[in-house]
Amino acid sequence: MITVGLTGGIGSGKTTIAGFFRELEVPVYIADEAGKRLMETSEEIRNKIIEIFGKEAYKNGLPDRKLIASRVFKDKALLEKLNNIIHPAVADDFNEWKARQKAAYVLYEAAILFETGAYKKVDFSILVTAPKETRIKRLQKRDNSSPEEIADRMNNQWDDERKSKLADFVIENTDLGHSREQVKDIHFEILKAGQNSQKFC
Ligand SMILES: CC(C)(COP(=O)(O)OP(=O)(O)OC[C@H]1O[C@@H](n2cnc3c(N)ncnc32)[C@H](O)[C@@H]1O)[C@@H](O)C(=O)NCCC(=O)NCCS
Ligand SMILES: Nc1ncnc2c1ncn2[C@@H]1O[C@H](COP(=O)(O)OP(=O)(O)OP(=O)(O)O)[C@@H](O)[C@H]1O
Repeated sequence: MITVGLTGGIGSGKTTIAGFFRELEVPVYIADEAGKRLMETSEEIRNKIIEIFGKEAYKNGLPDRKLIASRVFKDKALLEKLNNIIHPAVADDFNEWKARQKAAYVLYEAAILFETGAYKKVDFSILVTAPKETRIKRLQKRDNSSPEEIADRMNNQWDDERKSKLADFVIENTDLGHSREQVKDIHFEILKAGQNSQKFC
């Protein structure tokens, strides 16, 4: 089964775009959500996180995401340690999930698909873009985030220009109606590519 990676910088609209694929009945896996769930449910992950961040990283059995974020997005080495705990567990979880799906292709939404090299493991990659100022405004409205918090995360992500060189498709997500049209076009191109590749098997 084909795997399509969907990525984009913080606030670009990845999850919104993933929703448009869902409307077309494409199974969607959201790595951010899986990471959150695994931090809450896996004892192994909890122990590893406490080893690095101390007991205060969990409150009443739940991860203190704000505290962890305030530390990792200002410290690349620490972020890498956290990534090394979460990413392999998410990859295993995704593979288990994918094995249960019945569709021509599945969508794997991840914030840092290019930065981690995970794009090499997908059949096609889609990058969602929007101007930086637009993304900042969206995040301030959605999360009440401070400009500094947003900048700290952006500093740990590649810029759109670098990512677009590697992406198979780019969705410019400024107008939702236009984005939905772009999703439909890409969907049919992927289905067509899937049919063509089967002819060679
Ligand atoms: C640091 C954590 C606890 C902060 O949680 P929080 O709820 O505030 O953010 P959330 O996970 O919803 O992510 C929101 C956005 O932050 C950015 N972001 C998250 N993780 C990363 C990262 N490792 N590198 C760069 N940007 C990131 C992305 O743009 C993402 O869409 C969390 O992001 C985390 O555990 N990150 C490391 C693991 C990871 O990469 N998870 C995401 C995919 S598996
Ligand atoms: N084209 C658009 N026009 C206006 N608002 C939009 C558009 N696309 C997304 N948004 C809004 O911007 C915010 C961020 O979108 P979304 O959550 O989909 O982004 P994301 O890239 O998944 O975010 P994150 O990086 O934090 O995971 C949301 O409040 C969403 O409703």
